[in-house]
Amino acid sequence: MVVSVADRGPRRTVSDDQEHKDGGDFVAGLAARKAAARLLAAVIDARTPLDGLTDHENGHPQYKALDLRDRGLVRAILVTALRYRMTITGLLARRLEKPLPPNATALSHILHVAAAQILFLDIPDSAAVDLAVTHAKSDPRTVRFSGLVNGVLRTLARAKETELPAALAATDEAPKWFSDRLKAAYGPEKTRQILAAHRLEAPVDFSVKADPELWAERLGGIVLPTGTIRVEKLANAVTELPGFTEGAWWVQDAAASLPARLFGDVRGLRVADLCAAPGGKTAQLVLAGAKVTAVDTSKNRLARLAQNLDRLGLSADIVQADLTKYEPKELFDAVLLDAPCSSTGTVRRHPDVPWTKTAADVEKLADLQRRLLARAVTLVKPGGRVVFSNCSLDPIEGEDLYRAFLAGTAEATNDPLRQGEIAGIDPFLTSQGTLRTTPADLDLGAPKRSGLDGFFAARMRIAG
Ligand SMILES: C[S@@+](CC[C@H](N)C(=O)[O-])C[C@H]1O[C@@H](n2cnc3c(N)ncnc32)[C@H](O)[C@@H]1O
Repeated sequence: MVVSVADRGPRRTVSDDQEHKDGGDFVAGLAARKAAARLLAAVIDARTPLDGLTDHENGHPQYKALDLRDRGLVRAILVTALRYRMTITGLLARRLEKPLPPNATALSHILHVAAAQILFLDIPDSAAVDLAVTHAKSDPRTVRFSGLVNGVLRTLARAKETELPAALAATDEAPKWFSDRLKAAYGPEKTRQILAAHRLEAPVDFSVKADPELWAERLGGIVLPTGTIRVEKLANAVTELPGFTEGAWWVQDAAASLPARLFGDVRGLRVADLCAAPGGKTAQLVLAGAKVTAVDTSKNRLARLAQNLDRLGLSADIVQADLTKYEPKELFDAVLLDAPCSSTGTVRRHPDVPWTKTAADVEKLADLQRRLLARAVTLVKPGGRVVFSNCSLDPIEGEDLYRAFLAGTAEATNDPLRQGEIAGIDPFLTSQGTLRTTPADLDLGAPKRSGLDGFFAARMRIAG
């Protein structure tokens, strides 16, 4: 199984990389590997989300110092190293006489960065090994292990054809806390399917302003029963695709497009999109004819929301506020709360999530969501509707939270979603009348084309 890194631009050669200066010597590709190991340390040791580290404006300085092709390479290495972390750990462990001491993290990250390239990326083994050895020699924490790095990685490269299939089969790649939570919620078989889906890169979904059939053809995709366009693998960067500049569509997982549709007809209604940034659901609500107030606490994320709406030629009132303190002048006809959550439904796109979050984080985020939901229901007129959603797979943040919330409030009642009410969502409706999707859902015949982000959504009616 080899993952192409060709989308980062033309394959570079050693001479291409002469611009990188490290420790006084020019070493091709070393800066990218050092950045990859540094960022892997931030993810694994400091539990920092990968998206923030690799943000082109606010990311890690070592990442931002790289050119665009090297940034693409670093992301490819990291996504792969995290997606297959357990397989890589197992194969490295076989080659070590004894486990690395817990404080040998720098060495461990160098080995993982190189192993991801050797096992899964189309990078010559010799380049991956040599760069790892040079890297180890350049760091006082690892210099004395450079021989070990060389030996371990060379034998790994030689044995990969024979050992990799069994090593992949021996693990589900999930840290124990995560597979335990999934098994408790979904049972062993569905958990197996979800974790198998997490090993694959997600297809790319687009919400379109109009004419899905036309845009499916132009983008080389298919139209899903929900109206979203799905492209299995992009040939170009999103910004280079037809329709980007004129704002004909935006990237949004098919499951993420469902919550905003649960209101039905919103034409002329005043709708608050609480926790709105970067604005995928705001765009849907505006397009559907609502007068939208987009609220979010994050200035940076609201700037992205404004940029996104601008490109799409859509407008909304944008308010930077902490929802717990937000006091609108007037109550809204409807409110969408797409709450901050553990994001365990997005592991296909964000394989760092199981490594940066813990079971305790899930509980904490559920608590925050409970408070935000309690606030959200107070912002709606009597008889109005609230949709609560998040991209977690965990019932603690979804089904359980919602059931307990309804039991503890007289202000809102469940407004169950009905079969046949909204195009394409019937397979995902629960007996409670809520919506649940997982990466194991939406089988389109080929695993790489199938799946949805994990989402929970529910609709409430405010007492009249
Ligand atoms: C899941 S994301 C929202 C995604 C967005 N609805 C979309 O579809 O593009 C959650 C958002 O909640 C925001 N947030 C977190 N805590 C908040 C709070 N107390 N008040 C308002 N927004 C908050 C975060 O900044 C983040 O943008």
